[in-house]
Amino acid sequence: MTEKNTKSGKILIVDDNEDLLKAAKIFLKRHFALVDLEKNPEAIPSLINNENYDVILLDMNFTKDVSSGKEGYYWLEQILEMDPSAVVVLITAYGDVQMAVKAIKAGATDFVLKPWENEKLLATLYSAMRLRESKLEIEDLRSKQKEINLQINNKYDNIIGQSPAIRKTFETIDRVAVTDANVLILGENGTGKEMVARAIHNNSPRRDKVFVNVDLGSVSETLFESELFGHKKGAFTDAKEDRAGRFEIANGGTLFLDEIGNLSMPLQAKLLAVLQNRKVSRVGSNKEINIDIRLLCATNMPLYDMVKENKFRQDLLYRINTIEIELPSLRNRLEDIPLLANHFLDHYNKKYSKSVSKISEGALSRMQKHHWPGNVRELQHSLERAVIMSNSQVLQPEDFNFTNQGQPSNNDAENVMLDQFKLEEVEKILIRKVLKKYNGNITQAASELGLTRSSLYRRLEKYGL
Ligand SMILES: Nc1ncnc2c1ncn2[C@@H]1O[C@H](COP(=O)(O)OP(=O)(O)OP(=O)(O)O)[C@@H](O)[C@H]1O
Repeated sequence: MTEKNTKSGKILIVDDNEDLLKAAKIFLKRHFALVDLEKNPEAIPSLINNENYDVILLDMNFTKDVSSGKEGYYWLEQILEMDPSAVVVLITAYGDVQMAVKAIKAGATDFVLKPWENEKLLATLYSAMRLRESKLEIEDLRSKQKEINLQINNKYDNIIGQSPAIRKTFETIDRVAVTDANVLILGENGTGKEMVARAIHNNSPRRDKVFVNVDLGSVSETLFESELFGHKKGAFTDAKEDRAGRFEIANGGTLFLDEIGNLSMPLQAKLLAVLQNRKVSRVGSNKEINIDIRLLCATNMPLYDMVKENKFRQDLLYRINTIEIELPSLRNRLEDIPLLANHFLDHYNKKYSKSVSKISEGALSRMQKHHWPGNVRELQHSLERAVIMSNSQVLQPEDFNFTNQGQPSNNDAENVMLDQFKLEEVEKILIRKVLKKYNGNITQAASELGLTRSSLYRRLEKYGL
């Protein structure tokens, strides 16, 4: 093995044999930046406190004529307790191999047999150092993840609202977060489903673990398995290297499957199988990996209607909906609009270094008449645009670009919508017409439309009719 040009690595050797210590130091200091020697294991804690060792070479027995290895185990435990990322290589005598194997199970990295060949010792120490580097990297990533989680956690405080409807949501979050139950979050686009999913994670016992978000709406049919379950190198043309899927990455943490209503029937079956077995195998591999995840799902689609129409599997629905949270649309909590609007005003004032001081009463009341098909996201964007564009201190109705989207009030508007062939718009127009025909009688309107009362109600709510 070639000697490194710039020496790195800090090694501590703890052994009661002075000759061995001296010989090791002479050889190892040619290869490592620091080689500390210690005869007395009692000194280990203060040494570890004062120096950041990459590898600790530790003897198994320190008392004369004792060969039980108990002391080695004891000190191994102490070291790992002080630094869970410590890399400890045990020094064992020939014949102690069984003992060393046991020690590896207890957390040691490797062992070297006495008397050792220098080159072999060096190879063991180099690979131990690489392990130390990875361990430190993982530790660093973990602490960053914690920090990110903490920052996102503040988002929980940022779920703005005081209306009874949103308070009910807060209560449900509080109640379900501490459990490990699967949660299905329903609600129109932009109502805050992802925010709620993060809030559940950040208030759960898994808060220090990962939160993995998968937008199923954007995962293509062909890449679904590879994305979610991972793949082995060579499993298909583009599989250039082994890759973990989202399930594996989320292990120990929370997996948030957004837009679950967009999944085709064959993919629903694949997802269900994994959720049932709690095991995944990477594409191209037979090895099964146990999965421990907390599952959160969200959709803006009417899953119950889709089950009736055979577009969504009932068994999958029952697996994901242990607890259900239905987020109110913005038009159903108009009283929250001033609060939300002022929150976004502050946010964008800061972001764009502007000093718009308030939103006029006129603008707020205009906002409360708007239909908000894009819900809070639309409100947020309206405020962003208004803050950027406004020259005045007070935002006026003209600063907002309100369209009457979703509220055609005359035949011309209806025809325009019909000409655009937008199914949702057509549905809205149809429902409005039938309701008018039956003077708002839901039973008669539902029967004419071929819907159950509850699915008509759901649509009325969805479209804010
Ligand atoms: N109650 C709320 N308070 C503050 N901001 C909110 C609230 N609800 C939503 N938002 C903001 O609105 C935007 C959309 O939120 P989010 O992505 O959570 O909605 P969603 O329901 O998951 O949307 P989609 O269905 O389109 O995926 C985000 O920028 C979020 O910060």
